[in-house]
Amino acid sequence: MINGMESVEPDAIDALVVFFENLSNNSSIPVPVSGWNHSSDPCEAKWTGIVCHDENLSVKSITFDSFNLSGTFNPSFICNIASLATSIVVISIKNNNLHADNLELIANCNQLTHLYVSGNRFVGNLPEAFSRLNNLKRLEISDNGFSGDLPNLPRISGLIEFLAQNNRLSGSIPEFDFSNLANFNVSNNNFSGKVPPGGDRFTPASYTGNVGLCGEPLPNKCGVPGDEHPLAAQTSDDSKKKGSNWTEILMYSGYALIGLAILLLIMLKVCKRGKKKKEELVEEGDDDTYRSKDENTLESVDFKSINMSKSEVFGGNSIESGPVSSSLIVLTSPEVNGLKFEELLKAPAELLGRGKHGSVYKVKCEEQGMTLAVKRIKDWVLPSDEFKLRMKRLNHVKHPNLLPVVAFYCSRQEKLMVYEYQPNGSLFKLLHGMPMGQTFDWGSRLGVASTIADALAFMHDELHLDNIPHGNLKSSNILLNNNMEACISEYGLMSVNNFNNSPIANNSMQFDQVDGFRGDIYAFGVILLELLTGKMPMVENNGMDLATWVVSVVKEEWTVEVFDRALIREGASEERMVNLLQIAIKCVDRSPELRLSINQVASMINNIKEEDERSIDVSESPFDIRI
Ligand SMILES: Nc1ncnc2c1ncn2[C@@H]1O[C@H](COP(=O)(O)OP(=O)(O)OP(=O)(O)O)[C@@H](O)[C@H]1O
Repeated sequence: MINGMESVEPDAIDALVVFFENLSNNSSIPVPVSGWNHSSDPCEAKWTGIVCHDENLSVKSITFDSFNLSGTFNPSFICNIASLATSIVVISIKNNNLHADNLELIANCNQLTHLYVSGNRFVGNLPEAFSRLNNLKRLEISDNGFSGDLPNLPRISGLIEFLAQNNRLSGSIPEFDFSNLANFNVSNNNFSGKVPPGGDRFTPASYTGNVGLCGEPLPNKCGVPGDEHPLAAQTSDDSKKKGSNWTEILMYSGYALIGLAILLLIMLKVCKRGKKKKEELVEEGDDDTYRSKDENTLESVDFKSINMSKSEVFGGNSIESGPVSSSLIVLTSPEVNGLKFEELLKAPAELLGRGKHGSVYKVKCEEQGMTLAVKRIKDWVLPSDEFKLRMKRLNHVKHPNLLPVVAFYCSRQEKLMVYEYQPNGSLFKLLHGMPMGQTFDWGSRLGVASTIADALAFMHDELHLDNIPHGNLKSSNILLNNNMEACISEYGLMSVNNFNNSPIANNSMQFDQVDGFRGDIYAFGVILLELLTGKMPMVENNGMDLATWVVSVVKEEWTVEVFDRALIREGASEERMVNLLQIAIKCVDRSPELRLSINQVASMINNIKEEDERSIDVSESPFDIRI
């Protein structure tokens, strides 16, 4: 007992020691492990891998990720001891070489909110007992050898993450409440049948590698002869036999009829559209203005003015290969190597949006099997040579949360940037365009804030001497990649003159002596305010922009008023929200020199995040966290 607080009971200490002996199997553990003996207290002596609840010194989490452990994970040792079973909320043993024993007894640890066992050698069925872990929020079982049907995991109503890729799981995917899930991946298994309703909220990457799976978002439709994978028919045979053949024949004939009707309708529409387009062309003449039809090609909608000979391709030249001619687009990504400019112009293109500094098109390049986003920059005043030098410099600075430019085109008339298309949209969309009933939880918002701060800090460090800030940082330029991780896009596209005209410059007032880096800090502060308030940056609040409004409310000591109601409802820590708000306010200070540096910002946010992770509240209702 210390300071009048309970310490861990002796039987729990004994159980933990045996649990660890089984995990380690006397293997050589690269990192020194302290504690894990019968003579010390896990909380007082701070055993490696153990975090305790502050209030009563009981074990809260056990973490042994990447410890090269090659023994057995046997939850019975800890989950059969009441004091441990009721206190442990996190078990993380990712990336070891562990086998599992008595896995079903994990159900006794029913306070678990986070269970991470990915990257081990677990085999056999995932026990039905997992579905009784009704406080679970995040479950990661990927990269193991699990097989057979999944248990009834959808009954865990608070689950926000399920990662099970790279196993041998089979049967159908259970009907999860996908609107609750933030992360979901069952790729590279043996699942079959139809993706359940709502599953198309995730990209095909969450489902690929399951030969028997069909339906949205996968390209192969269910029940369409020749489209469904032959193995799908085979694997679903057993269950089909159980049903009545007649019902199925009727059902499929129904599908076929509906399909035929839809096909006819589409054909009718296409004919009409073709006719209309012809009429429009006659009316409009052949000018070079933008025609923002939804589905088109770059050549037809946007780039007729590009002055370039057809022999000028952009596959063979690398940015490293010395001086480039003014009209060449230079590729830097092996995936799109060989793509010709001509092909890019002819590929189906769709206007994604038009910003202050240009338009972005989604372009499908069938041959490369890639979807690209092409940005045409408007009114770029930086001379072409300088633009190329900048692209060359940017090409050398890589960060996992920075979306790289895969190609660019630069002539006197045109500047085009080519990126990989990110199917999960932008942070702006996530914050301000969520369907009703879905929210973006505090932990995820904090995660995005720290990811972006870290990436921006890295970029500022790398590019300070080159004087290349982002220059146009905003939530629509933060894109979510396939793993739903935030990535900064369009870094360094703005020239100083463009930057002077940008909303950031206008809002931050003090840009006569432009310091783009401090402008980025201001812009990042606005993103933090969007995350905290859920409000759009330029939406007027009593005639004020977001930063001015927040500062004025906080001055009146109505701080709580600014927070997004969804965060309050979720029960996010007010203390940590206020801490983040204080950082944001220091970022949007009107005097650039009073703003924090990005390194300070990143480390402060990371502290808040760590504190938040440490304080996973056992009593938190599973219904509270939603994304
Ligand atoms: N690589 C990409 N993948 C998917 N969507 C993208 C990509 N790049 C941009 N977008 C989306 O395209 C839309 C238009 O982008 P654009 O950059 O023109 O708009 P903006 O950021 O509001 O304006 P600007 O950058 O000109 O100030 C935005 O919704 C943006 O999120």
